[in-house]
Amino acid sequence: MRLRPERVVWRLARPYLGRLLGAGLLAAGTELAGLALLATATWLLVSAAGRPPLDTLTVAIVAVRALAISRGVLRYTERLAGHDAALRVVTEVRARVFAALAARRGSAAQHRAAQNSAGRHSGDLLSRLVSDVEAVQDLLLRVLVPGVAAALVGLLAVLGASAVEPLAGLALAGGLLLAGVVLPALAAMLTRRTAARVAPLRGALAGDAVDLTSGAADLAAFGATRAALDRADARARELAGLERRTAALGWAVDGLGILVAGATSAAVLTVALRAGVDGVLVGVLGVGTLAAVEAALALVGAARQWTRLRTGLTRVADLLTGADGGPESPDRRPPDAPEPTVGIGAADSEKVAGRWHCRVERVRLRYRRSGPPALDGIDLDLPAGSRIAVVGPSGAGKSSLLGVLTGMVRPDSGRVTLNGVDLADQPAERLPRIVGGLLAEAHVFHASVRENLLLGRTGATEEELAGAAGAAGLLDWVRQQPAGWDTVVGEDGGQLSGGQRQRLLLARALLAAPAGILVLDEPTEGLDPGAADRVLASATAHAGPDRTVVLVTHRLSGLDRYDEVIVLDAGRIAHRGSHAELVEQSGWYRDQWLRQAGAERDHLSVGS
Ligand SMILES: Nc1ncnc2c1ncn2[C@@H]1O[C@H](COP(=O)(O)OP(=O)(O)OP(=O)(O)O)[C@@H](O)[C@H]1O
Repeated sequence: MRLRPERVVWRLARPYLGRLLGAGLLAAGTELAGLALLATATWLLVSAAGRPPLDTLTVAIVAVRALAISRGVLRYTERLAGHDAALRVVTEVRARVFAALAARRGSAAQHRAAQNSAGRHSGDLLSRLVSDVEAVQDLLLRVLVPGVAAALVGLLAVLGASAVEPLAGLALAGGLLLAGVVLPALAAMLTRRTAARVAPLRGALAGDAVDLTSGAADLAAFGATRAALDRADARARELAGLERRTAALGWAVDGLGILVAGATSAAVLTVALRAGVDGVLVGVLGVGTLAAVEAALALVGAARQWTRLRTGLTRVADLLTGADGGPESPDRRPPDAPEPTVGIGAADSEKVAGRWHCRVERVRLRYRRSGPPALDGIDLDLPAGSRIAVVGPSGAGKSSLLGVLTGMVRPDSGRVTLNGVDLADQPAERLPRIVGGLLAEAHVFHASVRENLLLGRTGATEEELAGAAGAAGLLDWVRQQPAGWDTVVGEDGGQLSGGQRQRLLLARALLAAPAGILVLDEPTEGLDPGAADRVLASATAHAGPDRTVVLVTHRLSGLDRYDEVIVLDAGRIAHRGSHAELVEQSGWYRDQWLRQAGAERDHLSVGS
């Protein structure tokens, strides 16, 4: 059964009710001291003109001092008592929340499925719960205690005013009802309405920011940057508009509050004057009314706070009462979970047809003027449909070469031509259709599998989607997921294993495969040797006969199917030839090949 979150907090707070009530009374005392201070000071100012007896004046002056001091002391003790009570309740809630979480650790698989569907990390879940528990503290200190204080002050102020003139008490009661009930209800309604839209928008915008920065290279590679920026812009504009409207409505409610205070004071004064109340007392009534309504207006802020806290409170209450059904069921997405951020309509429509002959001519690249060259005079000839593997030790320049080939990195000298035309002269939006693929440090977007795959080709059919996922070895996993293609993969694929993440990236590159040259930077990284061989073979086959494939890899198995293997070392081509030729020559390739073959034999013998 689902209980209202406030009832759950109430039950937990019951043992500390005495302390909370004490804090409420102290808060009321503070407000009353403030009210009495104003009333006494007003009396003093107004009656001083009539030269009252000195002892009366002295009493009033002492009262003003005493009230001013007691107001500060009361405020201090109220804060101490309130925090003491609230922190005791929070300690209790926190212990119970962690106990409830610990009790659920058993169903790890379920958790994973739930997290997949909800699009959250367990770390997110935990940090969110920590702040949710703090909502309990805010509920007690910023809603309950001021609420008790405002009710008490209001009641006593009405009684006081009624004692002077019953009709003035009635006018004050009316004003207090408006300030302490109607306006807070209005503020809560407006806050609820906008909070429901602002929270998911803010979450989605944060996702956009991560994707636009971490995924900048991928967006550029797939020609989707403009579309992604436009989406983020539109979202930011919507959020700004919404926040502007919320702020304007908030000011309007606050303005109404001031209007109510003034109108109530005017009404009380009119009634008192008509009833012939003594002039000094009329002044005291007027100022006292302003102070009492102001205390009631504190409830407008409390109502806003309460509305904002409700989502967190509901989560805590659901966890404690088990109303969330344990780890969330797969089809539930939290109301404020960011919307998937991809679906970025890249310009996939323009297909660049034809066969592309690529040449790399005397390319040199240096990242820092004083540093060593990353590429040092590279020459390559890549006829359409050729299969080239680039290998070499770490830092040899392999990824830099792919960067130059895809136009991401501009060489210091030399050039890359595509069918004889300098790559630099290709229109930026056309280049990704000719050359591209899987680059190093590719970004997985916080979106569904489908949206991640469609990044480079929004118009792909289900068969094409399945074809690319199949070639990357991802299809079986997708079919096993309860949400299938709509499974959300988390921030940068945080809810995928390393292998699944890599297969997803490869599938995306294959689906968006450009017409001319498909570059694959370590496509099988993180896969076990058997899977790596299968995936590499199917991915290469998927490219078809007309497309050139340039593969960067540390793993040398399977390169016998490649036309040429380029061995880079310190930015230069150290060796080149077929796999068979290179294993015959002494050098890095042969050593590496023997080492890897030996390691795999050992691996197999240990495994068998
Ligand atoms: N953005 C960069 N800024 C400065 N230096 C860079 C940058 N990228 C690469 N380098 C340097 O250029 C050289 C070649 O790097 P590159 O990443 O191309 O090598 P790699 O063969 O792909 O290495 P690995 O196999 O480790 O990925 C390295 O010395 C590297 O430190």
